[in-house]
This record gives sequence, C-alpha cells and structure tokens, in this order.
Amino acid sequence: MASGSTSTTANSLKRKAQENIGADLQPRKLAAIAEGGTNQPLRPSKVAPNANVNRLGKGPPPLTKPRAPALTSSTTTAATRRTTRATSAPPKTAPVRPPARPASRTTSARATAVHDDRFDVLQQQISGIEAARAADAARLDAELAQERAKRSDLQASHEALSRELTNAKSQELAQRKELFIASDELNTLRQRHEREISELQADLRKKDRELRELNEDLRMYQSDLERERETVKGLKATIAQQATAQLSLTAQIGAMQAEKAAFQTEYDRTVGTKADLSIQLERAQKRIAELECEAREGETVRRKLHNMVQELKGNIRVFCRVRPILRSDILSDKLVSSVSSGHISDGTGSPDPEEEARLRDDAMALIAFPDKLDHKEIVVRASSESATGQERKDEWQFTFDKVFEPHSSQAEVFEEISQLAQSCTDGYNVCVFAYGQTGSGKSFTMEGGQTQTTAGMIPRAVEQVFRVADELKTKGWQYKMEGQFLEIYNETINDLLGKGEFDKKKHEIKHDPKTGRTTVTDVNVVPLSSPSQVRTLLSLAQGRRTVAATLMNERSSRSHSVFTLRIRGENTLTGESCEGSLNLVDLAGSERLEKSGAASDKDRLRETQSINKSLSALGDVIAALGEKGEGKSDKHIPYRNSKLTYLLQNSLSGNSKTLMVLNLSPLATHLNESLCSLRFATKVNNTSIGTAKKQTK
Ligand SMILES: Nc1ncnc2c1ncn2[C@@H]1O[C@H](COP(=O)(O)OP(=O)(O)OP(=O)(O)O)[C@@H](O)[C@H]1O
Repeated sequence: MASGSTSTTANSLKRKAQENIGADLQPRKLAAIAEGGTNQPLRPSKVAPNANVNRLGKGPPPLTKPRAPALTSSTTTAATRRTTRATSAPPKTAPVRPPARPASRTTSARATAVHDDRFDVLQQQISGIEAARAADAARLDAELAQERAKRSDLQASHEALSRELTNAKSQELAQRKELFIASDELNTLRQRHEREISELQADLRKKDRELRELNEDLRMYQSDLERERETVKGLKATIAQQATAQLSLTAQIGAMQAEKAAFQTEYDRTVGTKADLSIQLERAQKRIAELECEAREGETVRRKLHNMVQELKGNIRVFCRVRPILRSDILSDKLVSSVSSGHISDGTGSPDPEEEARLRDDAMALIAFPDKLDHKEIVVRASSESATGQERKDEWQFTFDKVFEPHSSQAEVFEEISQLAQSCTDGYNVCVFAYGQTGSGKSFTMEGGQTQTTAGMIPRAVEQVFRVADELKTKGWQYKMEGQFLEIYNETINDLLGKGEFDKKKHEIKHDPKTGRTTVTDVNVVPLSSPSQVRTLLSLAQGRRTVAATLMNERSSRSHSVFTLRIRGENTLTGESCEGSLNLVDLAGSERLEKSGAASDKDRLRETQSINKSLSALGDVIAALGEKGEGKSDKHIPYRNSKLTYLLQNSLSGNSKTLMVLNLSPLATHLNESLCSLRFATKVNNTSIGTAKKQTK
C-alpha cells in the first residue's frame, strides 16, 4: 500500500516536472522575436512562421514590384526606374509613336512642336508619377505607423513572455529541487521498501521453517497420541483385569487380616523378647568397647615393652639368613665332573632334575634349623676324618634374634626389620649391616632384584619410611628426606650418586657433636620425594659400584656400600621436631685371603686386605662398645681405625639401633667361612651397646 502511494506521488511529480519543462520551451521560441529589437526590420520567425501572423493579425500587404517603363534616355530610365520602384500602380504608358522621318524646315518646326507635345506629355506623366509617389508615401507612412504599433505590441508581449520565462525558469529550478528531493525520497523509500521486502522475505522463510517444525511436531504429537491411545487401550484392558484381581485380592486381604491378627499377637510377644535382647546387646557392646580400649592400651604397653626388650637386649641385634643353593653353585662345582661321567642330560649343559637334586644334596652343607617355633637357632654339622682315621662328627649351634631358612622371602625378612626402619621416623639412628662372605647373598638381601617380590631391604625400608611419614601427616608431622649412597673401596670414599671419577676426589667424614649428624664433604645428597626415586638412585649406584671378578663370585663387590636416608620431621601441632637416619650397609665379602684367590693378584690382595682391616675394625668397635656397656665407661672406641667405622660412628654408638644380617652360603665348600661368620656374629650378638635414644627436640 505504502509503496503504491509512493509510486503514484513520484509519477505525478514527474509528470508535473515534464509539463513545466514543456512550458519552458514556449518562451524560448519567442525569444527570437525579442532579440530583433525595435531598430531591426521585422523578420518572420524561422521556428514559428505563422506565430506572428496569428498573433499580430494581418501582415503588411506585399509590396508590388512596378514594371519598368521603356525609357530611352539613361537619366529618364534611372528616374523612371526610381519612380517605378516607388510606385505600386502600373504607369500609364503613352502610345509610342514611330519616329518621324527627317524633312525640311517645316518639318523641323513641326518637329519642335512634336517635341513640345511630348514634353508636356512627359510633364504630365511626371506629375502623375509624383502624385502616385506622394500617395504611396502617405500609404507607407500609415503602414509604418501600423507596423510600429504592432512592434510595440510585440515588445510588450515579449516582455510579458520574458517575465513568464523567468518565472518559469525559477519555477523550473524550484521544481528541479523538488524533483531531486523527491528522487532522494524516492530512493530512500525504495531502499526502505527493499529492506522491508527482504525483512518480510526473511520473516516469511522463518515462518516457513516454523511451520515445517510445527508440522513435524504435529506429526510427532499425532504419533504420540496414537501410542497413548494404544496405551490407554492396554491400560483399560489391565484395569479390567485388575478389577477382577482386586476382587480376589479383597478376599485374600480378609484372610490375611485374620493372619495379621495372629501375627500381631506373636509380634507383641517378640517385642518383649527383643527388649530383653537389646539390653543384652547393649551390655555386650559396652563390654566390647571396654575390651577394645583395653586392647589399645595393651598395644601401647606391648610397644613399650617391645622397645624395652630391644633396649635391654642392648640394641644390637643379629639376624642370620641362609641363601638357597643356586644352579650356578652346582654347575660351577660339579659340572666338569658331571660332563665327564656322562650325567648331562642334554646338549645345553643342564643336568636332568634327578641329577640336579643329587648334585644339590652333595653341594649342601649340613645346616639345620631346629627351632621351628621362634626360628632363633641354626645348627651346622660337619664330619671329618681324624688323624687316626676315625670319622669325627662336629656340631655347632648358634642362637640369634632370628634365623631365616633358605626359602625365606624378602618380605619375611623385612617384616622383622620394618619396626627398626620405622624407628628412624621417631628420631632414632638405625644401622643395618649385611655381613657375610662373598656370594652369601648380602647384596640380594640389601638391594634385591628388580621385581616387587625380590626387592631388598633398602627399597622396602625407604617405602616403609615414606608410608609412615605419610600416615603421620594426619598427626601434624611434616618430614623432609634426603639420601646419599657411598662406597668405601680400599679405604677410599666414593660417591655412588656423583659424577666424578672414582678414587679421585677426597671426601672427608665430619661429625657434628652438637647435632650428632655425620656429613661427608663433596658428596651428592639428593632430596627424596618418592620411593620410586630411590629405586632409580639404586640402579645408578649399582652401575657405578666397583665390581671386580674374584674366584668366589663373578660379580663380587669388593667394597662396602652405605646407603643413608636422613629424615627430619616437624610437628606443626605440637611444636616437636626430630631427626633420624637409616643406614643400610652392604659390607664387602668377609672371606679369608687364600679363599678369595686374591693372594696371586696384587690389586685383589690390596682389596682383600683393606676389606679385612675394616671388618676387623668393625668387630673391634662392637667389642669396645660391649665393654663400655658392661661398665667400662672410659673405654676408648676405635672408630677411627677404618673409614667404615668412622663413617658409622653415630649409628654404632649407644644412641642407635643396630642390626646385623649375617648372610650364609649353604654350600659345604663354604662351611669354614660360614663358621667364621657365625662366630663373629655371635660375638656381636652378645654385645650390649647401650640404650638407643630418640633425637627429639
Ligand atoms: N635369598 C636368596 N634367594 C635367591 N637368590 C639369592 C638369595 N641370596 C642370594 N642369592 C643369589 O646369590 C648370588 C650371590 O648373591 P649376592 O651377590 O647378593 O652375594 P653377596 O654376598 O652380595 O656377594 P658380594 O660380596 O660379592 O657382593 C646372586 O646371584 C643372588 O641373586
């Protein structure tokens, strides 16, 4: 609608503008007349030849061209020509007579008379012409006056037309302006119109979409409705069925109500019984709580007693572990003879199971474990021939804090050590040694294998310490742990976690008498955040550890290794703090010189000598500690006799808890070495080194 009216307005405006432009053309045609001015002779307009005629009425009569009289003299001819041109009426021509033939004097008189006549005629003619000319002049004057009047009329009309033209021009300008405005408006309207159209089209599309969606919804609703109808139909059928069922249920309810009444009576009786039982239960629960409380108190007492027992035992404990016999033990000892006697079953060099069992039995030393209850005893037997040729049977019995048989697992061994390892979180210095000859299983006990089952005491103890530290967090304890791993080889300290070359750097052992802390200069002390980190450190150290081949063990470690875990704890709730350390020492092989095969090799000889020196220094320290514990308070403890004892000074004093794990080889060939170790361990076990003290603030 709006657009229709807009276009109509636009069309009418256009038409008006065209009419004005047409009107504008009219005065322009008349301008030609005006241009002529009053001094110019009037010319008919080329554009509109009839316009003047129509406007001014009759035009001037056309001037008739007079015919020239046939005059003989040139003067007369000119005069005549002038007269003829000025005369509109044709002159009255006198009849021209033919010229008379010359004659005599009479004839000349006659001729004069003729001339006079002719002159008169001419005179008359001239006067006639003049009269005619005068009449013409009068007529022309009148005509001129008429023309002038016409011209002034034309001028007036020209001025009027000029004014009209000016008006028309100004009107045209105004109309053009209007036209421009109108065309602008028209454009605006057109744009708005286009916008409205596109909006309407978008609206339309949207509506179309909505309509489609509504149709889709409608279709879905219709299908829903159909389904609902089906459901209603089904429900109606169910209701009908249930109405029938209800009837039978009502009958059943009647029967059940009767039953319920009977049950109610029964229930009342049970409630009475229940009240009695509740009282009994309450009493029992009270008793359980009392017992639990007693059990907790008992546990605390047990722990205290356990600690007291440990303290009374003198805080140096000895475990003995016999390793199982290995295939390599049998093969190395018997393989050559087995091959020569044809006992090898296949070409791979492995004996058959029966042969293996027999070889095993042959290789085994006579070791027995008679204490099946407490596992504290080990008996070693040997038969030998006396000088008189009689068979001599020897038997040695040893008692330790715990004896582990060859089949004992790493977990079982750790079970006994865990309490000790845990004490370092309470601020104790704990020291665990693995002592024994080469190949007796010291490294296996301390470091163990790569799997969870074969993991040794070091990773297990570290894991335990981390676990306990984590548990104690709830009681306000925050622990910081750091570790170092050292090796003492030929009385030289090497940093197993360092980067430098072995035996090059000089590391010094320092003891702080105030804090009781032992430090070693220039060694890597690694902050520990997880047990897995410790495993990485162990394998790093393993790679660096000096390993030299000896006859006793192809991978024999000829150095002592000392892993130290230092733990510092602070209790934010109680303000307590403590500092403990856990030293796990894998001692070098304790075998005698001739057994190690080192006597023939200078380097091996030096190694063995320094190992023996440090082990005997360890024995001396323990013995001195024992004497001191027996009352000789001024007894000098020779810690400085070896790097090992000096390093472990603070963990070997009365302030620490010490455990020695004696590792034994099960082989009969190692029996003498085993007996030496057992005797040394017994000495240690019989030593009391005083009471361990917590390092708490
Ligand atoms: N309880 C055990 N169960 C199974 N194998 C063991 C056990 N103890 C030791 N072994 C094995 O016996 C061999 C020697 O053990 P290990 O290297 O630990 O002896 P060692 O006393 O540390 O020797 P060294 O003094 O040369 O370090 C190793 O192959 C080890 O795996």
